[in-house]
Amino acid sequence: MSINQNHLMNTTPHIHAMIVAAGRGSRFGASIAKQYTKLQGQTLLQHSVARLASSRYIDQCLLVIAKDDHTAQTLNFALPIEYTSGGAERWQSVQAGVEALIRAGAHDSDLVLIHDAARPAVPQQDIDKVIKAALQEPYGAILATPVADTLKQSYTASYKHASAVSEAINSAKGKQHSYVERTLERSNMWQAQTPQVFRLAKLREVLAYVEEHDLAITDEASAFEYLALPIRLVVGNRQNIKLTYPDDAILLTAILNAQSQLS
Ligand SMILES: Nc1ccn([C@@H]2O[C@H](COP(=O)(O)OP(=O)(O)OP(=O)(O)O)[C@@H](O)[C@H]2O)c(=O)n1
Ligand SMILES: C[C@](O)(CO)[C@H](O)COP(=O)(O)O
Repeated sequence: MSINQNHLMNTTPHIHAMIVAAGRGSRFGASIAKQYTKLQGQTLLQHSVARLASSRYIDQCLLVIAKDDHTAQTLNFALPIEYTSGGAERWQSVQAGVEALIRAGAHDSDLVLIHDAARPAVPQQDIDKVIKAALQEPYGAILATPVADTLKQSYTASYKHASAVSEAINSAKGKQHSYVERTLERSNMWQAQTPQVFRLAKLREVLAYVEEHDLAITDEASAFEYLALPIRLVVGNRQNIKLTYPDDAILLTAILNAQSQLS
């Protein structure tokens, strides 16, 4: 049965959850991989698994970890776990995960849910929302938030103003700075989050396209964009931030504390 037939017949495909945790966290800059940073007594990876466990659609999880990871398998998780090794780029880790799911018997029309280990505060309602949306779509759906701030495009230049008088301006001469080029229309701009949920066979196909054409992508929805395949945007929660830079830890700690007081 083709993906579209399955979609039209409204049968319920199996949902395979995958967490990608094979990155290093270079922008975060800690001595350990950032997914093993502890907040509220648990690593980000454990928090992320626990969030997926809170969804009634998910009963096990594939963890994609670095080849030299000796930490994941020493931890306790809220779901039964399978492991596979990731690649150098995020999409290659997802590709390795997809191949592991296929080896384990996943079907073409099943859904694959991909979540970042580094997004431990995703609300359970949002996980369910994006799964429900993907179930109604031929290719998939992702969580995202509409851009909230005024969006500037920049150019880089050195300061060359000939008639500069003040010392401050003189001292800026010759240095490279960013300047405002223009303000972008933001009404149709979104910030992508995870989970991202796709039909397995199509995901495998678009990742093969990325590989073949040597494309650089930062999320799986981008791979579908290259082939003009529509992916639905589902409005997510701004609490679902990713630990990327050191100061994200302050925000994430506050979010996890607030969420645990509410639950
Ligand atoms: N080769 C990679 C790169 C990233 N990831 C995972 O993808 C998620 C989101 O990526 P990002 O924040 O970019 O993580 P890192 O690549 O670890 O961070 P950085 O780019 O700062 O090095 C993380 O959970 C990370 O572990 C992965 O599984 N395999
Ligand atoms: C997948 C992702 O988390 C969506 O926001 C993101 O694209 C990961 O990579 P990035 O380089 O941090 O944007």
